[in-house]
Amino acid sequence: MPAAEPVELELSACCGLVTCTDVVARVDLPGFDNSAMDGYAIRSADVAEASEDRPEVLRVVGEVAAGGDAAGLVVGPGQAVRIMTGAMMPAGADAVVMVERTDGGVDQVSVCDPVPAGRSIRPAGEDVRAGAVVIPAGTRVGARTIALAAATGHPMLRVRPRPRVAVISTGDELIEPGRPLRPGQIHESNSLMLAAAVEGMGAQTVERLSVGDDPDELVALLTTLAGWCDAIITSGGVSMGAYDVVKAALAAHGVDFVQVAMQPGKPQGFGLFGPRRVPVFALPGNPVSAFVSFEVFVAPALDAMMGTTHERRIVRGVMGHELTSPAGRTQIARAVTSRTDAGWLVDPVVGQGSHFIHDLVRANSLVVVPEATTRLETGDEVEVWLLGDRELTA
Ligand SMILES: Nc1nc2c(c(=O)[nH]1)N[C@H]1C(S)=C(S)[C@@H](COP(=O)(O)OP(=O)(O)OC[C@H]3O[C@@H](n4cnc5c(N)ncnc54)[C@H](O)[C@@H]3O)O[C@H]1N2
Ligand code: MOO
Repeated sequence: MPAAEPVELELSACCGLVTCTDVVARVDLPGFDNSAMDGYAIRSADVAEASEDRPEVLRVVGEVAAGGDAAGLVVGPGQAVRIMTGAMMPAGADAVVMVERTDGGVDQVSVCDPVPAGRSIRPAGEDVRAGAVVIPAGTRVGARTIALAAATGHPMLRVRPRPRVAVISTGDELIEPGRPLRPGQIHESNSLMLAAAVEGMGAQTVERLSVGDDPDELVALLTTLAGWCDAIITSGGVSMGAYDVVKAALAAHGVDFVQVAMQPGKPQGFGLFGPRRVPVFALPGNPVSAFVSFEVFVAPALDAMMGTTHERRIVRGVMGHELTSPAGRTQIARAVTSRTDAGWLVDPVVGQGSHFIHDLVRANSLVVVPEATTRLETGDEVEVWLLGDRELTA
C-alpha cells in the first residue's frame, strides 16, 4: 500500500500520525540557566557556614519571576535575588536556596543551609542543544512528541495525512442500536467497532453507514465514496449466502473474493475500486471475524498509508488450558494473557465462535494457532499478540 504524500500540519492535528522529516531543535532546552525552585539566587560561598543556629543573613537586591529578564541584576558578595521557578538566573549567583530553608525575607534573608554551587539551577542546553535532531523521521506522534516539538520551537510537523476511511456495514437485518428490533433483526455493531479501530490507529473515519442487501445501491455508494476517500471497509455479505450483497456487487468491479486459511476471517474480499484505485477491504460480517480481519489485514495497510510499519506486541506464552483448532486453518483465538513469574500465561476465552462479542471484549490478546495444529495442550508454547487497548471486562 503506497504511503500518502506528506503535508504540514499544526501540532494539535498531528497526534497518531507519523513524521516524515527529522525535527531539529530551533532552541536550546532549557533556553537559559534558570531556577528549579522558588527561593533565592545566592553565591554558594556566602552560605558555606550557614546553619539553623547561625543562619547567614544576605541583602535582597532584586527579584526575578518566570518570564522576567534578569539581565540588569547582579548578585554580589553578601547579596541575594528573590527568584521563582523557571526564572532566569541573575549574574553572580551560582546556586539557589529554596524558600523553605530561609525566613522568606523581602529586604534581607536568613539562610539556614549551606548549598553547593549549581544547586537548583537548570543549565541552558542541559536537555536539548539547538540543532540536534529531537524527533527522527518515522516517529509516531503522541502527547510527549507533541510537547517536544512545541518546546523546541515547531508549530507544525511534516507528516503523512490521516487516511480518510469509509466504513460500511451491510445487511437487511441491521438496526441502529437503541431502536426496537423486530423478529430476525439485530443491532448493528460492526461499523461502530471498525470506525473506532480506524480512529484508534490515527486514521480518520469520514463516513460510517449501514446499508441493506441491494447490490446496485452498494455500487453507487462505493462509486461516490471512492471519488474522495482513501480506503473503504465493508463488513458482511462476503460468504456463500443468497443475499451476500458485497460479493454480488463488487466482484464485477475488480474486488477479489477469496477463502483465507484462517479462522475466524475465512471469507475475504480485497480490490482497488474506481479510477482512483481506492483499496476496498470487504470483511466478513461476524463481529469477531470482522475484528480479527481488521487486525490482520486492514491495520497493516493503514499503517503503510501513514508511512510506517505495523508493529504488533508479540510475546511467547504458555497455554493455561487446552484449545482445539480447525485443521488446515490458522486460528486467531481470543485469550486473556497475563504476566506471571513463570512468563506469559494464556487462557483462551470460553466462546471462540465468531459471534461471541462479549468474550471478544474479555480477551486482551490474540493467540496464533498454526494451520497444522489441531489441539494445544496445557503448557504448550504459543505466539500471542497483545492487544494495545485498555478494554477489559470482568
Ligand atoms: N455455506 C457457508 N456459509 C458460511 C460460510 C461458508 O463457508 N459456507 N462461512 C461462514 C463464515 S466463516 C463467516 S465469517 C460468515 C461470513 O458471512 P458474511 O460476511 O457473508 O456476513 P453476513 O452473512 O452478512 O453476516 C454474518 C453474521 O454476522 C452478523 N453481522 C453482519 N453484519 C453485522 C454488523 N454490522 N453488526 C453486527 N452483526 C453483523 C450477521 O447478522 C450474521 O449473523 O459466513 C459463514 N457462513
Ligand atoms: O471465518 Mo468465519 O470468520 O470463521 O467465522
